Amino acid sequence: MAYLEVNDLKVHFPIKGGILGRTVDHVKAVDGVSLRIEKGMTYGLVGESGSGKSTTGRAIMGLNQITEGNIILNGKDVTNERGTRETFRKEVQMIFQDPYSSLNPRKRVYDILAEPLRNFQKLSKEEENKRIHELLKTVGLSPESIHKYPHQFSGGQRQRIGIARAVALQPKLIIADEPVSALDVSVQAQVLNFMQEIQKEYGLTYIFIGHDLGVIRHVCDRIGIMYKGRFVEEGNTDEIFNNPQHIYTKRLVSAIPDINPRNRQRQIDLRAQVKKEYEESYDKYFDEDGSVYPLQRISDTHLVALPRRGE
Ligand SMILES: Nc1ncnc2c1ncn2[C@@H]1O[C@H](COP(=O)(O)OP(=O)(O)OP(=O)(O)O)[C@@H](O)[C@H]1O
Repeated sequence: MAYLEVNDLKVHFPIKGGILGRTVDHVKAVDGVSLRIEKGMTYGLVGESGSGKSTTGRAIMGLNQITEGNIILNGKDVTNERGTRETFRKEVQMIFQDPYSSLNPRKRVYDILAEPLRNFQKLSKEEENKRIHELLKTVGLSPESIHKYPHQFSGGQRQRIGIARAVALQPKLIIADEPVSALDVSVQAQVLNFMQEIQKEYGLTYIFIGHDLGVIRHVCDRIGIMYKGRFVEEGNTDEIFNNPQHIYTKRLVSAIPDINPRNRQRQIDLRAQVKKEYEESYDKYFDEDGSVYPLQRISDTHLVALPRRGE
């Protein structure tokens, strides 16, 4: 049994129009996403801006309403209790992209970290103080940090505070929505390594949302590539990076910068070749309205959105 199952998730946002503000149409932000996540693994949601990654994460977390589909956690259907039930809120936490706006600028670090504890655990003042110092130690910040405000820290340190807040209740699943995208490249590696350390220490499962394929390849065991609210391809990270099957995935993979300058020309050629292939075979990979086909299993661990034979 998988730790988390998402079955045919759909999140459609109404578009209001006309004088009376009636619903005139819907944005199909997520339109039929299914995935399975084993305990302790890191699952990546990848795709260009607007493809529906954040909405998928927010829907699992209970921050967006679900139009259709269900979410099973530990074998239990939690679709209707996400975001409300205490057990769910303790088990699943989120880390956000922007460590500048996700921390309340008017609160000191002590109160930022005390908030989840006060909401969900009845600790004495002494226990609370001890726990907050432990959390700071876990994320590598000094004890004096408790008196400071978020603006007195660097971006990387702020993200550590965000992570400390997320792990305060000892969750099992963390949905990390572009957790390093707002950070300098040099700081990104530190925060990623640190996230991997606490993953081991706490036995955490991650859903990692990102668009930087280099980062995704480094941290994820399995990935789902999103395009217009659906998966284009899904499978083990190495399998997809080494052997992408969908033309859209091939394009993404060929765009990853090769750090070795000697490979530069080869990469330019590859990109040109994939771009040509993309244009020539677009009709084979996309439906008439530009949407992708349902996923088909091509091996035990690899699914691709290709038209069924004969279509
Ligand atoms: N609350 C909302 N109301 C209406 N439309 C929304 C809402 N939230 C998201 N959308 C739309 O849903 C689509 C998917 O957005 P989403 O933020 O999930 O994409 P994303 O892949 O995470 O993009 P990014 O990388 O830019 O964050 C977009 O077209 C977006 O405009």
